[in-house]
Amino acid sequence: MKIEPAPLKNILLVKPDIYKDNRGLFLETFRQEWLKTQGLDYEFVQDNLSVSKKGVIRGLHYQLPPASQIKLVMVVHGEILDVAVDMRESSPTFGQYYSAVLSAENRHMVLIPSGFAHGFSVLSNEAAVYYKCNTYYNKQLERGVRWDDPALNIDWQVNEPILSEKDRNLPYIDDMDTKDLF
Ligand SMILES: Cc1cn([C@H]2C[C@H](O)[C@@H](COP(=O)(O)OP(=O)(O)O[C@H]3O[C@@H](C)C(=O)[C@@H](O)[C@H]3O)O2)c(=O)[nH]c1=O
Repeated sequence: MKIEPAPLKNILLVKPDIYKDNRGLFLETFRQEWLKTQGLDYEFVQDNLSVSKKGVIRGLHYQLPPASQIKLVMVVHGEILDVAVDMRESSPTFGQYYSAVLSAENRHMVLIPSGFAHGFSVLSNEAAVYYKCNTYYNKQLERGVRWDDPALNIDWQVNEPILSEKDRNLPYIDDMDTKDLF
């Protein structure tokens, strides 16, 4: 297992060891001690699975403190472009994004710290995304920013995006109130 820092501070790219044999393959998807090797000390309390068709964009979502979430994202079927946007107003990389292709082929995972909005687009016919969170879902503290915000300028690599009604109506980052940022 390799854990690599991403170009945006605090985001980690996890590349698990994959053991292949005549039956198929095996990999460890999470070990608590991985976090400790990075000086991180928290526990995941909720796991989520979403299944989406090609062209779907989910995001960009985050929860405010005290429900802010750290997420470990992996793909169990298909391929996505996973995206994390720095929503920390005082950060030198505020408004910048990191993206990585996660797939059932490469088995890479992204560890998204608190303070980042998260989203993904589906590049394959279907994708199943499985992710761990260190705090529970909290609808009241849920916030989001528009996937097509020109200030973010994200290349989602999809032609005809499919979005939820909620995500189509999210605000642009420049219109957001400071209290809705980190
Ligand atoms: C996220 C979430 C949703 N729900 C419910 C609310 C709603 O009825 C239904 C679908 O919710 P959403 O449309 O918000 O699902 P979705 O758009 O997939 O939301 C997710 O997007 C990705 C990008 C993330 O990073 C996640 O944290 C989460 O925000 O599921 C839960 O019960 N628990 C949860 O943790």
